[in-house]
Amino acid sequence: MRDSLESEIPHIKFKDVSFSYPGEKENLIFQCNFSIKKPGFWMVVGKNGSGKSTLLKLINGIIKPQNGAIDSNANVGMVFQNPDHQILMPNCRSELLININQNISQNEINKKIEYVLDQVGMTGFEKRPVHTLSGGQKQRLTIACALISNRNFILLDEPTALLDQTSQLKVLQTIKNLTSDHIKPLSALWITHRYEELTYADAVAELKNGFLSSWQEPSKFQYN
Ligand SMILES: Nc1ncnc2c1ncn2[C@@H]1O[C@H](COP(=O)(O)OP(=O)(O)OP(=O)(O)O)[C@@H](O)[C@H]1O
Repeated sequence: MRDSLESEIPHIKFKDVSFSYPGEKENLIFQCNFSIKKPGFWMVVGKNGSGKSTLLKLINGIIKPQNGAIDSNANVGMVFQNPDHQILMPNCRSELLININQNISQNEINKKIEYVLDQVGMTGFEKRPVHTLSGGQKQRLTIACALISNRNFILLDEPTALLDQTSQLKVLQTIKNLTSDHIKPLSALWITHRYEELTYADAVAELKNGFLSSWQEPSKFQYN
């Protein structure tokens, strides 16, 4: 099952990437260089409006840079701040089903559903109506959807912003477990404002003045 979820190590590389929205004179992202070459829990911080969500949109190809190049072999999935904006179906199974983009047998589908629910700590939730889930469970369901759709790189845009502390810690721990799996670790790029979340990261960088700082260990990172 693990092998069918991913077959090669994903990477992302920005080379002198610049981007501005139409009508804007100044580049929001300016000559930005960074790379993520191995699985792990990568976190980006930055002030409101610094371009963090824009950076994720560049990575997943929703928008294209005016200058520079983005090299990536990652199969990226997106987890948004508010799971209610992302979940479409009435229960966990049906939501997972619409995210399976392969032609596979019923038996394989059932195995995959069981596997991804287990990965996010929601074993036995298959038949649960979405409206009975807590905020943290909904957010973990969106992560399960990203996994079942064969993503090997998950982009998370402030996924704990609407959650209480208990749910926040569960979602953080879910990503920590998936990114530190010994056999098939996931790659995750997590945007946050919450300083206390940085301790979960393998590496942290700040987006400032259109540029991403170099990656640092959380214990050495200083937020300017
Ligand atoms: N589609 C768009 N067209 C024009 N301007 C945009 C568009 N999307 C975002 N912007 C502007 O780009 C700037 C950066 O937005 P972005 O959402 O990337 O920042 P952010 O760092 O994620 O902010 P926050 O922390 O508040 O979520 C903001 O000034 C925003 O108004």
